[in-house]
Amino acid sequence: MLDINNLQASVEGKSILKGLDLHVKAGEVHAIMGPNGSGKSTLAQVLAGRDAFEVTGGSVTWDEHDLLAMPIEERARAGLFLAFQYPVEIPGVSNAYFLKAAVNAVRKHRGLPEFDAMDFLTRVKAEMKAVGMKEEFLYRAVNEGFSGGEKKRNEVLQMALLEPRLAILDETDSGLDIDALKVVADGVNRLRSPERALIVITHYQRLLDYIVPDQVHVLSHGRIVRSGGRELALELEEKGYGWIGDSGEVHSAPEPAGGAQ
Ligand SMILES: Nc1ncnc2c1ncn2[C@@H]1O[C@H](COP(=O)(O)OP(=O)(O)OP(=O)(O)O)[C@@H](O)[C@H]1O
Repeated sequence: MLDINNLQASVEGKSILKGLDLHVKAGEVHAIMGPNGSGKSTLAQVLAGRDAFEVTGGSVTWDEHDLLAMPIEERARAGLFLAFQYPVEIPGVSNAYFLKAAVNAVRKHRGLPEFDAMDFLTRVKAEMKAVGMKEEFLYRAVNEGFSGGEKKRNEVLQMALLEPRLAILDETDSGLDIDALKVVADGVNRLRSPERALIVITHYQRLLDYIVPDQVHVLSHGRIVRSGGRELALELEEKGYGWIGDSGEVHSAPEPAGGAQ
């Protein structure tokens, strides 16, 4: 579904992504881990189409389309969703208005009838219950004055309502208490389906106790340097990142039995 080949991107003239390869099939959940500043959020923003980042090389194919050639709003309408690391506040725009407009734009693109006010309220209230949000949040301005955890729940609410084909969660678990962490994980798990792919950027293997990924990748200095299963996250938790070199080589491999020097 998503094929990223040799992706290179820079911001303010600084090269961040330096030949990144990633292949995600429909139905899969991939976790991306990696040291601070390695380029995880940059990857998410480049896929979402934020223009602060300049793509300087490589290709991204999404459902046989050239993703990089698609304008940002077309990516969103076609079902790409990014849950922000730092969700933005939109003063003066109520959460209800924003969510209804976003959901209906996507439904229209999919050839589905738009929700009227009643249908939308029924739907949104059910999803809010699932993510543990009180109804009053519908009538507040988007994210304005929300606590860190409330903002992240609101991201999961948006994701659930928009039913994306490709969802990217950029550290949606950071700063969450254990109940909110489970809400995020439940939100992801409820979305798992054969037509959908999810990319979860996280620093904490604990999240992966609840969302069991098909693959775990380590992003370092702008490239995926190691990939593996769930056990890779456990290994990272135990050893940190220092043992993986820039080309994915293992720096301090255990000595072979017999101890040859
Ligand atoms: N607008 C910008 N201007 C200058 N440098 C930037 C900008 N945005 C990102 N960078 C730099 O790009 C590099 C990669 O940042 P990015 O946010 O992608 O890392 P990350 O892997 O998500 O890190 P973290 O785990 O800390 O969230 C960092 O060195 C960061 O300072």
